[in-house]
Amino acid sequence: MSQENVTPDLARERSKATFDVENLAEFMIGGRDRLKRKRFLQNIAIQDPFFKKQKSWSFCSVEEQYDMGLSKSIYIQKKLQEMGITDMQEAFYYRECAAAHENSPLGLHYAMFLPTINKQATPEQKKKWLPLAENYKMIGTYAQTELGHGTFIRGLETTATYDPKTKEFILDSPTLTSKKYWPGCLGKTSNHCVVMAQLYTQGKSHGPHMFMVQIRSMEDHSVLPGIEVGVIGNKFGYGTNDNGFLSFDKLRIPRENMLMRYSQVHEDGTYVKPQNAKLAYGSMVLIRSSIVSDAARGLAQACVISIRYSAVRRQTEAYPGGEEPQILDYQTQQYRLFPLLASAYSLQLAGKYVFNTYLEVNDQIEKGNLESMPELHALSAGLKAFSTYEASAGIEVCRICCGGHGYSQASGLPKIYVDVVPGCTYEGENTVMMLQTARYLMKCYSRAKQGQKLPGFVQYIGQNLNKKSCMSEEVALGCLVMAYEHRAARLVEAAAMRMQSLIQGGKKQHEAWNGSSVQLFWAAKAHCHLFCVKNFVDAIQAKSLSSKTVTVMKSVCQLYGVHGILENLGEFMQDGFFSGEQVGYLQRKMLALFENIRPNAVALVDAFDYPDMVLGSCLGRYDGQVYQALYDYAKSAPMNQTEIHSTYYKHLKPLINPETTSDAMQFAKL
Ligand SMILES: CCCCCCCCCCCCCCCCCC(=O)SCCNC(=O)CCNC(=O)[C@H](O)C(C)(C)COP(=O)(O)OP(=O)(O)OC[C@H]1O[C@@H](n2cnc3c(N)ncnc32)[C@H](O)[C@@H]1OP(=O)(O)O
Ligand SMILES: Cc1cc2nc3c(=O)[nH]c(=O)nc-3n(C[C@H](O)[C@H](O)[C@H](O)COP(=O)(O)OP(=O)(O)OC[C@H]3O[C@@H](n4cnc5c(N)ncnc54)[C@H](O)[C@@H]3O)c2cc1C
Repeated sequence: MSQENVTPDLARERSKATFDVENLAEFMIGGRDRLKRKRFLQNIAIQDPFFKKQKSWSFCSVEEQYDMGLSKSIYIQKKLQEMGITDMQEAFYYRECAAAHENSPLGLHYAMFLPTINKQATPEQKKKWLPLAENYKMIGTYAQTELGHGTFIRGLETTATYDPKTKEFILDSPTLTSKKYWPGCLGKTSNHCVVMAQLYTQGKSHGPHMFMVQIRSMEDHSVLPGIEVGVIGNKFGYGTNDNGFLSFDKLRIPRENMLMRYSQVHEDGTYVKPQNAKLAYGSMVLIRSSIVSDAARGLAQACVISIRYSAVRRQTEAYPGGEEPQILDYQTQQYRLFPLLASAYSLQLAGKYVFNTYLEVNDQIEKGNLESMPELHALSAGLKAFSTYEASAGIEVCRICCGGHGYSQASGLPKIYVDVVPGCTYEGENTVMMLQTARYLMKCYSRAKQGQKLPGFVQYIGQNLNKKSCMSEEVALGCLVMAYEHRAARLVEAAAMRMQSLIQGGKKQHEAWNGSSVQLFWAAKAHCHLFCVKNFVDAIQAKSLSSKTVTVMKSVCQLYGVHGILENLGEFMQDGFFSGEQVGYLQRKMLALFENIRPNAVALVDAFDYPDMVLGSCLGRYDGQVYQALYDYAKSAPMNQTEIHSTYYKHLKPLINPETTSDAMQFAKL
């Protein structure tokens, strides 16, 4: 990044760093070559006049955002083709920069539609659909959620009834609540979608299955007979995406349009069930595994913005007549920002782990070995929920830490927030996902009690709980991990005990589950937190990190662990695991870590390696010229392009000069 024009404050911050930013940046992305490649691809986007001439997203209406989103997405696809880029990760680097936090109206096409065809279709179906979908003749999405049901997939009401006479399925939306509602890219963009519908054949219901449905003409984009489709209207964010509704009026589609890799309906209507019914949920598992990194990136970018700004912003003379300190020197600012910085690192590392696990398990599934599906489901569901909660809450804190300017779209923070926060809901509402993880933990608990060996990341379950913490003034990483293991093991056991006592007291299984669900949620959250701490500790042992980088990252990792304990102290102390004295060690350590991390704070956010175009922020600029940028942003506002705004003639003039009148005054009978 260019050192030109960097403010003295940021230049000084960078010169104080005790480690090599490049070393950490390379580690986080997965090597020097990858970092170089990412920079190369992002620089192409940065230099491209097409992106330079785009109107600022924040000055666009929702309809303009969709228009711009589509135009950019198509341009991006063409450029990727032109550059011969087929690797998903490389495409992501380019997209991340070219349309940062502008959810693409083609996003579901490549994130879910193509992967669903790839994973759920037969070889013949792939041969037919993939070339069309890869060349954007078929543009598709994933239509599962309905007005009445999102979480409870088995409760979906859209039906697909097989008619052996014509060898067709009849798709129908029999009720208001059965209309598909929310799928991204559906309202105006897609001409096809994968529809999740209840399969009926030979008079029997077989649960939700996937069907390829054409909804618009591939010639003129007109809506096909038997289909009603549109957008759902404005949302909290996602203006660039045409989330839609869709319903079917006894629409007939060929038998071959059922995605039949794992389950089939023969011509005579005979149903062949899959090896495991949850194979049909595979596309959701893929996205859940990707969302962890996505949320982590959002939090990391918010930290870059807020920490750089805090190093430039000065406020309040420290003593009468004294210099106004950089706001980053206030301990309370560090207390809010540094744990989030640590969290951003931890979640990025967890995201890498879960995605790699997805790839490994997926490889096994391809070979017909489904053994690890439950672990992957528990890991991806829980971490998706944990990461999106942490990131969303953290981005908001970063915004607040920027004071008034944080509230402006110029900060870039609202754009990041509205892009990350729906991750708490889509791909499985977070509480529901945590409870899926808890369900798995309960099984592990009973297996542990029967003396069975558990997989690596749950081996702590069922351990002896009569231990005391080994924590000393030094706050060793091993003692931190032990504390998190103890807390998770205790909360898993407490939830299991609660379930057991409710059942023994006469409650039915489902009543006992609901009556224990708060504790189950606590247990799953503690489990995910433990995972993030342990994975962080393991990751910083990497050989590619220099000793100076390890020293700094050890502090960041310690802070992640210490802060997490202090924020959840009740759960760590309830059974006397920590003494009051040990809590004192942790509190002192946290404050010491703030001082430790302070000289490296800017370097630590630089190591995330986000160019200004990705951040889209006047406050988070690499050069720190925040005031000029804010002023330029204000001057570029469309409302500043005329001296007198049209509303003066409509509203103000009649108020100031009573000879004329306005609509509002007529209504008010003034
Ligand atoms: C590399 C670059 C990448 C670039 C891309 C990166 C981009 C990232 C960002 C992405 C942006 C994406 C845009 C937004 C997309 C949103 C799309 C959607 O929301 S789409 C809509 C998303 N909608 C949702 O997510 C809906 C959420 N709801 C659900 O998933 C389900 O209804 C359920 C899981 C809650 C229950 O399911 P139900 O059928 O009622 O099951 P039961 O309760 O009866 O449990 C039976 C047994 O099954 C087990 N099991 C369950 N699942 C799985 C699994 N997957 N596997 C294995 N096992 C599983 C379960 O554990 C249990 O085991 P056991 O205990 O018996 O042994
Ligand atoms: C931006 C965005 C994009 C989306 N894109 C798509 C898409 O492309 N395709 C698609 O099919 N869908 C999409 N969705 C829909 C999304 O997947 C669902 O909204 C999500 O799965 C949650 O389901 P729901 O809306 O039915 O929530 P609900 O289940 O109604 O949740 C409401 C509340 O009830 C609670 N709750 C529900 N069930 C339980 C339970 N069993 N135990 C405890 N608490 C429970 C939840 O915790 C939550 O607090 C999108 C949604 C959004 C916001």
